[in-house]
Parts: sequence; C-alpha cells; structure tokens
Amino acid sequence: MKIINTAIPSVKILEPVVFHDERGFFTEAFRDNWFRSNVADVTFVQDNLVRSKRGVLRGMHYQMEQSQGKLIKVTEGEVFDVVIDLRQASDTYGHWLGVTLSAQNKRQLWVPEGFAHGYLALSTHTNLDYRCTNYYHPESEVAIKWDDSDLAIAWPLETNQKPLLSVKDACAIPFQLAPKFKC
Ligand SMILES: Cc1cn([C@H]2C[C@H](O)[C@@H](COP(=O)(O)OP(=O)(O)O[C@H]3O[C@@H](C)C(=O)[C@@H](O)[C@H]3O)O2)c(=O)[nH]c1=O
Repeated sequence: MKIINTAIPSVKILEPVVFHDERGFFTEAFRDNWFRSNVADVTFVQDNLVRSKRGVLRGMHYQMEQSQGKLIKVTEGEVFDVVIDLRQASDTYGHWLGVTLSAQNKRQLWVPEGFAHGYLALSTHTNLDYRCTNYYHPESEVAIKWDDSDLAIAWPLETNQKPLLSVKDACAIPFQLAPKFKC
C-alpha cells in the first residue's frame, strides 16, 4: 500500500497494490497491523456501505461526541470526497480538501477524528464504503452547509446542477456557527 500525503498532513490517500491476471484482479484492501504502524493507531468498530445515484451529495457531517475517524473507499463508480479540518489548534483549521475516489483508482482516504466529511456521487451507480473508529451517535451529529460561502468548496458540479440532498443536509448550518474541536 502506497501512502500519498495531502495538503492536510494527517489526512492520507492510500493506494493499494493490485495484482491483475486473466481472472480479474486481487488486492488487499485493508491490513490492521500495517494501518496501525503506518497510518494511525486506531481501532475500527463500524463498517458502512452506501449506494448513491449520480448527483447525490452527502455532507458535510461529523459527530461532536464519539468523533469518528473514517477510512473511505469506492467499490463502484466515482465520488468527489471532501473533508474540512475542524480542529481549532490545527495549522490547517478551516481548510477543505477534495479527492477523487473511484472503483478504478482504488484509492482510499484516511480522515482522522476532528473533520467534517462529505461527498458528491459522480457516477450513475456509486457504492462507497467506509469504516469508522467510533459508533454512530446521531444525538451529536452536525451537518455543515455543503455550499457554505466561507468554505467555497469547489464541487465538480455542472453549471446550474443542483445536487440531490437529504432534508438534514438541505437544512445544514453555516461553517461559522458549527461547533468545532478544541484540538
Ligand atoms: C450514518 C448512519 C446512518 N444510519 C441511518 C440513519 C438514517 O435512517 C439512514 C441514513 O442516514 P443519513 O442520512 O445520516 O446518511 P448519510 O447522509 O449518508 O450520512 C453519512 O454521510 C457521510 C458523508 C458521513 O461521513 C457519515 O458519517 C454519515 O454522516 O441511515 C445508521 O443507522 N447508522 C449510521 O452510522
């Protein structure tokens, strides 16, 4: 597995080695001991599988309690995956980062605790799966507006394209009003 650094030092792109033969391909998508030694010494406790249509935008989400580190990958289609650094003590506080994850490039994105996360589905059928370091805690969940003007996330939308949002995301709050993490 290759580690690619990003503009936010604790956020990493992982690129697995893929073995192709006449049957198809084989790849080790996750190895606990390698991940703990090379990326982050965490334990994953929940795996989520999500199907989205083209134009679905989920985000920007986080939990104030039971903050979740997330390891994200796409097994069908393509997404533009975005994180926002909400750690007030961080040099990159308030910065966002976008990465294309696809079934083709097999890239995974490691997002530690203290970030908001969201993505735009770019394919007709998109399957994304991610493992989390903490359990779902809807009571402390926060959604920041995907199109917050202070953040100005450059979503790869067509001119006049409106993303398909959940009710929760359509009512999300501005970045300025969102609770942040102290460290
Ligand atoms: C996130 C989650 C949802 N659910 C349920 C609640 C609801 O009925 C249904 C759909 O939930 P949501 O609308 O919150 O799903 P979604 O908008 O996909 O929420 C997710 O968005 C991405 C961007 C993230 O980073 C995740 O942490 C999570 O917030 O699934 C669970 O049972 N467990 C979970 O861990």
